[in-house]
Amino acid sequence: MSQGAVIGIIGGHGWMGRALGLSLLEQGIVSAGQLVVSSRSWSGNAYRDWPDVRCVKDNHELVALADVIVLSIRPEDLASVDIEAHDKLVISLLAMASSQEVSSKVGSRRVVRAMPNAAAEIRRAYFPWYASQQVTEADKQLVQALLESCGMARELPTEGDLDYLTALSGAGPAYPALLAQSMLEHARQKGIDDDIALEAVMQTLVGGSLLLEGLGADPGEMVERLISYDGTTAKGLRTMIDGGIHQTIHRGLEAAHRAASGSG
Ligand SMILES: NC(=O)C1=CN([C@@H]2O[C@H](COP(=O)(O)OP(=O)(O)OC[C@H]3O[C@@H](n4cnc5c(N)ncnc54)[C@H](O)[C@@H]3O)[C@@H](O)[C@H]2O)C=CC1
Ligand SMILES: O=C(O)[C@@H]1CCC=N1
Repeated sequence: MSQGAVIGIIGGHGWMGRALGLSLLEQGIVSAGQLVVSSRSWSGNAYRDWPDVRCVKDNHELVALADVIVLSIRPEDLASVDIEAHDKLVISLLAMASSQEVSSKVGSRRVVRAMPNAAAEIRRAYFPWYASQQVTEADKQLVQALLESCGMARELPTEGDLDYLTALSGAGPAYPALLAQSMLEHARQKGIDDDIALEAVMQTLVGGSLLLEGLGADPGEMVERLISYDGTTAKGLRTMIDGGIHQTIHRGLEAAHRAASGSG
């Protein structure tokens, strides 16, 4: 699947790096011998069940061993990465760093920018990616195979689209978490036992999401259907809509998009 390429993940013990590394191994996309990970400081070894994974401290060693380099560090740590990738394929998972910036920092014009989300941990990420001009068709096939180990991967036509999706899907798992937090707070205020409140919120949000996925239709259709039902749900929905929930969500997405585009 990975055409025998050695994959090196800089930051491979971090949240996203570990999710990608373990997904690749668990699904047999790469063998343990094909994976090298580096970290500045690691607490516990996420790869303890895979003794043939090479864990290094020195990114120069990783670059020498790897055919494909994945950058999975925080954007503020990009300045500390002192490597020369010699035009090897580089996949950057960084928000707020353009392919041009990554390219000049790591010494490669074969740069792909990809945007995971927190659901990569359970292999349910939406993982869009954008390839710079020097990325070949064979590179693209490899990138798609690597990223879809974490969920659903999709090539995008422009880098601007990737900046937008950073705000929408990259940050996205935080939005249902916010909704859950708010619902839970309200249930507790109404005197519902903590355990029951949590169980009700989780089962409802997970069940509702699975239902939407199964319907595969415009989510607006479900909202409209429940508004026309004209029962208790309609009362709740109308009050939220009239209170400006759409505008609030759109403002939040705008703010995240501005940050992702480097203008926030
Ligand atoms: N966590 C998330 O939900 C998402 C994160 N991202 C992007 O993924 C990237 C990684 O984020 P996380 O995994 O959440 O961060 P993290 O902080 O969990 O992991 C980063 C890892 O990089 C290591 N590191 C830092 N500098 C290093 C260096 N010079 N050499 C080797 N290792 C180094 C750190 O020790 C740490 O283990 C970020 O750029 C972020 O924008 C994108 C979408 C979602
Ligand atoms: O919050 C962040 O900057 C990263 C990128 C998108 C999700 N997490």
